[in-house]
Formats: sequence, C-alpha cells, structure tokens
Amino acid sequence: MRLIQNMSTIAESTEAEIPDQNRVIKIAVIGGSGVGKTALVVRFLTRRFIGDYERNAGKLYSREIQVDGEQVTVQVQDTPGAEMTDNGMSLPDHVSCSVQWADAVVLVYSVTDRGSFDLIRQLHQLVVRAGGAGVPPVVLLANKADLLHLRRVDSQQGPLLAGSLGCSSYEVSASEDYNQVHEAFHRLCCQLAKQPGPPVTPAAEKKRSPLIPRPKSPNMQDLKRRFKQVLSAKVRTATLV
Ligand SMILES: Nc1nc2c(ncn2[C@@H]2O[C@H](COP(=O)(O)OP(=O)(O)OP(=O)(O)O)[C@@H](O)[C@H]2O)c(=O)[nH]1
Repeated sequence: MRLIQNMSTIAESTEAEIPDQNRVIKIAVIGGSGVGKTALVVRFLTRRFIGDYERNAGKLYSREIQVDGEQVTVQVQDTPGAEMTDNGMSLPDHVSCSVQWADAVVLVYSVTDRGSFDLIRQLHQLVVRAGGAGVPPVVLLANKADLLHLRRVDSQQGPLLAGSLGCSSYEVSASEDYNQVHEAFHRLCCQLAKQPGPPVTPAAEKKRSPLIPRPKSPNMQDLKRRFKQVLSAKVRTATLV
C-alpha cells in the first residue's frame, strides 16, 4: 500500500501523452545528494545545462526518442539523494519505489565527493534486491569530471567498481559535455530496446503490474518554465550591465 502511495506522488500527467504504440522504457536515476542527477537527466532529455536546480523531490520526465530506428517513449525518474549516516545509508522511500518501478538504473556519483562514490555499492545492492531473479541493466556515471581541482575519486576507480558490479561506466560532465551524457543514457535505452517482449503500451503495462502504477508525469512543462525563468534572469542582468 505504501508503495502505491509513494509512486502516485511521482505521477502527475495524463496517459494520452504516451502514444499507445510506443514501447515504454523506464529508467531510474539514483545516487548521493547533489551529485548532479537532475543536471544529467535534463542534459540527456533537453541537451541543456541550467546550473541551478530546485532541490529534488523526485520528478518523472518523459520524452519520445529514436532507438535503433524505433520510436520509443523514455521515462526517466529523477530521485532525491541518498546520504551516508552513522547508522548506514539514509534512503528516501522514493528511491526504493523508483528502483522497483524501473527497467534500468543509472547510478550516479560525483568525482568531487568521495562519500557519494562510497554509497554506490549499497545502492547497487538495493537494485539487485529489487530485481529478484533478474537484475536490471545498470550503468555507473561519474559526474562533474570538469571540476579537476576538486577531484576526490580517481578516474580508474569508476571502471574498477563497475567491473566488480558487472555494469558499464562513464565519466561525464553534465555541465561541459552533452555527448558523453547522451551516449551513456542512449546505450542503456538500446540495451533495453533489444530485450525481448512485445511493445509495452500503457494499457498493457497496467495489466502487467497492477501493484506499481506507472508514474505518469512528464515534467517538460516544468522544465520549459525553468528555462524561461533562467533566460529572463540573464536578459535582466544583461540590461543592467
Ligand atoms: N561543475 C559541475 N557542476 C555540476 C555538474 N552537474 C551538476 N552540477 C551542479 O551540482 C549541483 C547539484 O546538481 P543537481 O543536478 O541538483 O544534483 P542532484 O543530484 O539532482 O541533487 P539532489 O537531488 O538535491 O540530491 C548544481 O549546482 C549543479 O549545477 C557538472 O557536471 N559539473
């Protein structure tokens, strides 16, 4: 019951926004606080980097993209950050729900934050437990690679960790490089699109997983509003100068 309530707080929009014939690919993005989860999701879906984001309460973004010539709807669930505490890991409920909902998971840490790297194994365990018999595809993203002077995690450590977890890894910078971010997410989408099974329409999916309703909220409207705010702030600054 709790699961249903939590997932419905993620949902906001209408099913009409997902064309019925499209396959739906569901990706959850999880990691420590402030590692750039929102920045990465927004970069992938819009090509843009905004810079300052509202503190993340866990938004769902939805977009139609081409994967190997097929039109698919990709839903990306951004999540609040996990934190390391004296008693282990503090994990918002939303993160566990999102992992259960997703077909694939992006694990994010920041190369400037050793603690966020140390969380990855525990977050991966969460994914493994949620997957049961079949662990979903996972990709490890080391973000903020542009902040060379603040680096606390060596470049080799990401691939080593990924190797031991059995997933692929990328070192990226949401702020500096769209291509790397796009490649990481796009590869994951390709991997999912290749998996067998009929296209999953919203109606079919409802029947398949009655306990976990599909989160429905593309927040593209929200993003457009944010872009407008940022642009108008820049215009105001330029006028003052
Ligand atoms: N220099 C640099 N800054 C980044 C990068 N990615 C994100 N940031 C900044 O890091 C801060 C946190 O980014 P968010 O995307 O809000 O991080 P988050 O993981 O979603 O944060 P929470 O949801 O609050 O845990 C923001 O100030 C971003 O501008 C990056 O690649 N390089």
